[in-house]
Amino acid sequence: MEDDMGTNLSLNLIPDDILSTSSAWKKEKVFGDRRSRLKQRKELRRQKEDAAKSDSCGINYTREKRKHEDTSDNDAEASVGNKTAKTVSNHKDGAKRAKGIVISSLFRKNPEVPVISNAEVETVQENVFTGDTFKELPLHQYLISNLEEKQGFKQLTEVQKRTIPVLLQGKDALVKSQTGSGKTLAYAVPVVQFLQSRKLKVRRSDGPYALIIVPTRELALQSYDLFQKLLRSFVWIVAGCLMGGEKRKAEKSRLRKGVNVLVATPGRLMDHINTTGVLSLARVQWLVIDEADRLLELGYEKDVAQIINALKAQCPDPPQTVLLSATLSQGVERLSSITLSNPVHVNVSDHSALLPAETGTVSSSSLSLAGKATSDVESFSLPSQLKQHFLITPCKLRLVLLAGLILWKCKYSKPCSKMIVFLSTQDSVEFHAQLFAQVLGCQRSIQKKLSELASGVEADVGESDENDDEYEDEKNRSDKEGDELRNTEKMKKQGLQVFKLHGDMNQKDRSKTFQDFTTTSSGVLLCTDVAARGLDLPHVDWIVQYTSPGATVDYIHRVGRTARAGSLGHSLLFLMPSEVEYVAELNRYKISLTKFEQSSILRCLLQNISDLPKPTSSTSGLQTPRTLEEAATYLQDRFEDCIIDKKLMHGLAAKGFQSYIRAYATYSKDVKDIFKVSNLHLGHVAKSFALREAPAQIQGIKAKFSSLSTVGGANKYKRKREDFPSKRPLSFKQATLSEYSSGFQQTQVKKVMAKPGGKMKAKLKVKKHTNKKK
Ligand SMILES: Nc1ncnc2c1ncn2[C@@H]1O[C@H](COP(=O)(O)OP(=O)(O)OP(=O)(O)O)[C@@H](O)[C@H]1O
Repeated sequence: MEDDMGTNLSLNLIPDDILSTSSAWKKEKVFGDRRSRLKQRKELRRQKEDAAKSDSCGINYTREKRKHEDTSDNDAEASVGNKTAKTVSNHKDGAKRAKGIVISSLFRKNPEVPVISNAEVETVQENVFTGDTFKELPLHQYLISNLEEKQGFKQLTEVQKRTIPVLLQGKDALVKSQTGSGKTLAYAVPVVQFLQSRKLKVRRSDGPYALIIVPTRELALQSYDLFQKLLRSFVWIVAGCLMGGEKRKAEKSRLRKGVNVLVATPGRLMDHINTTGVLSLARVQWLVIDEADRLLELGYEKDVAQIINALKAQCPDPPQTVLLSATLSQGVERLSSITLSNPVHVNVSDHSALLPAETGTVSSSSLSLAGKATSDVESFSLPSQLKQHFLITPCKLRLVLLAGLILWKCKYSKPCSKMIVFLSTQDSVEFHAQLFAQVLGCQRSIQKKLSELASGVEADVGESDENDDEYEDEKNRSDKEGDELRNTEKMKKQGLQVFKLHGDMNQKDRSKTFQDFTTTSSGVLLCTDVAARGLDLPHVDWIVQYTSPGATVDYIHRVGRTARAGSLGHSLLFLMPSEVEYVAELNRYKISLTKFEQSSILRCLLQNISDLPKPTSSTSGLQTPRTLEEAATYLQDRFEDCIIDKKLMHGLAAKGFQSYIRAYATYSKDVKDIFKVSNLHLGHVAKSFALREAPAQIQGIKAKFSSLSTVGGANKYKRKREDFPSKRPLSFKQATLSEYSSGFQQTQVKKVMAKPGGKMKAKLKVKKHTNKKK
């Protein structure tokens, strides 16, 4: 390694085999002189002649009217898989190339989009509602009136109808039912019923009677919130929440006062068991493990085992235990064997009656009753009112199509939708959130004002960019309009609301995003898989998987954030031509998707093109798009304008680009053949991050960014350890920022200092506990 912070680091973090072929990348510079405008006019003429031509994606398009059209072929040479890269000839201005800036056409040199037929897939169906009411259950009348009148739950869902009576009888249960089917209430109602009906009235100082363990902080807050609502009629019973990111001291004092229903993430709970003497588990009579398979995937198995040991040591009688998830993995077998005694298996997609296990432990055959189909491939049930789509698009067009879809659904549709977009890494979320907020969001000054109002601190949009005169002018203008802008609601109506959520945000910001996105009526949440499980965000209309999840269980949980409790929902999976096999892979699990046409997104974009920011004089280009391709190019130009000359945005784009590639290299072996990193065309990936630089030069941007980190407003983005590793061996977490492969998984990292005096190489052996099919 040449330099710990230096120029070669980004190379080190991207697998060598990828970079080796990208060195042939050719360079070009943007120039906006008269000659280019003449060329552009000439292009316009040529375009008319080519009007009938259609592109590889099936869209009728005319030749692109970009001022640098003839420079566009260079990107072909960054192909990773295709090692037959050619050198670019015929370029008229070698000096400009040397600057390393490339503007490539969105519609040229794209791989062909394979035609795939929609397979007829017989899906697994589950009923959501039953027609039965809570009145039919032996529950306290206050609890019933709370559920029916205050919460508005008129009918029992299928999983509630099957689970609540079992739990009221004091049995252990292993529960599997589709996302959004009401599993939380299925365990919360019996716990509350049990606690309020105790002959010896529960006292706060008794400490916990019920432990609820969940994998994420948001889910902990959500379950805690539900218990608080249910306990309103029984005010002597107190619920509490423990989770990472909160102050331990405050939690300790809450525990000292007494908490009867304790909702916790496993790490933090174990922490308190070890360090908070006042926390006694002696009275615990309920243990609920929600999203059991995710807890195991995240590597919490040890914590959960320790909690169970602590319970064994402190409780005279083993607590009644419930394990729940929409998907139950093989790992749950181990967990259930140590936690459940004579469990009842509630599998809602299995239409046979409830099946008690034959023995106290759960054998693999009995586990199959709880989740595994009898065939060697598991099948999953998804809400029937969920419409699932996939979009096959060349890599270069991904950014524009994502933005176009967000605008279409969250801004131009009436009523506007709420959308969640899943991305693979935290850096990618950071970049896209900033980019969309700046280019598509509220007027930037409004966005800034909004976030100031929301957080009470200076917002960071464009903050440190000394070149952003336009922004400063706009800010000054709008500051003068002060009074009007202070009306938050009015401001919100003026633009697209962009939210972000990932595991590297502090707890305050995470909770705030969660709250804001819960209450907003429209907008887009960009997030990592931290939001994929269990979260019940109301009225989400669209789930977009901008990067594929890989494991089918993750696909299930992501799309499960919409179409909840019988409501309608849509999902869209972005795939590149090399990834189309993934549709067949999902079909194998009885998941059926229909094709979505990119032309419909571009059409909406073209219709609303006047709403997009105009090119500035310094970035002159296509002025009035008239075709779908021109509209796409126009928007891509606005994104690239937003990156170029702006160090902060450059840095975010470069980090997003690098982390995307690193995350791409970590797909599990089950789908590795589909998501091959060697299929990635680095030049096209760079384009999808609005970068004009050649991939090999993106490290340069990163170096600039690192120097920025100590200056003024850019402090917020100061270096993270994983981005600038020292000579210490890379941990898995350092080597990949993917939330999806978050480092909690059992992973072997083999680090070698490769060539003497050369680069540091991280060889990852990623062993994923994902959906094993065979
Ligand atoms: N009986 C009911 N009638 C109407 N709505 C209900 C009922 N029970 C639960 N809900 C609502 O359904 C939504 C989903 O519930 P919940 O979050 O418990 O689902 P889940 O099965 O745990 O989903 P996931 O597997 O994604 O965690 C919530 O908004 C909840 O308020």
